[in-house]
Amino acid sequence: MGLLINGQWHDQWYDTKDSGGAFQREAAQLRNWITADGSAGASGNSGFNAESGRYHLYVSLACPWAHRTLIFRKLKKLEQHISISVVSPDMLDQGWSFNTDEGSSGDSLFGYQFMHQVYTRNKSDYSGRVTVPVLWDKQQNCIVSNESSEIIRMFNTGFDEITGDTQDFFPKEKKQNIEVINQLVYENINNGVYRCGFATTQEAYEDAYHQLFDALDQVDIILGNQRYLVGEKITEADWRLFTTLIRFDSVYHGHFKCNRQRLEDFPNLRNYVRELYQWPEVAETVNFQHIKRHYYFSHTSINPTQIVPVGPEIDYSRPHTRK
Ligand SMILES: N[C@@H](CCC(=O)N[C@@H](CS)C(=O)NCC(=O)O)C(=O)O
Repeated sequence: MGLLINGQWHDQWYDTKDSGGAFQREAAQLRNWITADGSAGASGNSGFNAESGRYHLYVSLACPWAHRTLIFRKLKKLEQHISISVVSPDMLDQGWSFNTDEGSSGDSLFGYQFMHQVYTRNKSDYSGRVTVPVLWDKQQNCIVSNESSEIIRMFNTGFDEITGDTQDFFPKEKKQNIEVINQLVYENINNGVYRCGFATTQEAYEDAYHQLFDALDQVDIILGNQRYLVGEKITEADWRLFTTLIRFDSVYHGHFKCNRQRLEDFPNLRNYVRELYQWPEVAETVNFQHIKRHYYFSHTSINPTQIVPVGPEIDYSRPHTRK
């Protein structure tokens, strides 16, 4: 675990000294957008036209943020148009690596050993955390984006003319409702589990814990009244929640001390997570081996023995009651 400072790798854990023990996630810095005609998106430069074979996605199968992009790549029929490299689940003193003995696919673009080399190829004096996912442009030889919430929106519509797939997970008429629910889910659930797990004071942990379970209670109630988070159709808000829920009982409940109850104990969420898991092809994007290994083996300040628990045994493919 570490970061780049002026292009040099430094092995260091998150610093929570200035925030009373609370974990604060650094904002992603690389924010260009792929668009159908190459015009500039909501931020960054123009010139990133949607083209088959031009872009490469670096992901971890363990990471909930990268998982969103894998789901959108799959659902939006982009697999044959956007290639990928998968990092090893072990994120140790050099950060994310491409060690094929440890479950990485290897870096199929450059043959690098470490993800930080991709960041310094993009900018030799880069300073910041080396996170996944990363979307790379093979033509301009640079990073398009390292922000998953924006990558999934590019995938949602940017390539529609190439794939012919026009499913829309961020429909115009629902934008506002989606943003409201995203905010609740991001702060308290997606990032909330990390705020529990990476807190370094009792108070910061307890704050995050209560916010997390209050928000889970809220979404459980919403899902008792309607099929999906913003109505009767699935949207990006559901996929953004799903990648945290599917990791909850295997990792966050134990490793991050999010243990008021298991996800399996919520009447609606337990069925909802199964429905999304069983969505055509989505189960192929879920890899529990990478998920468990990454968290329990990499976060040695939380789990110094690096022992990866054997359980829990949960069958996400058993029938759900959603209709
Ligand atoms: N805002 C980013 C966050 C990505 C992120 O934090 N990824 C984690 C993996 S789950 C990571 O790479 N962490 C490495 C680090 O913080 O040094 C996104 O959503 O794309």
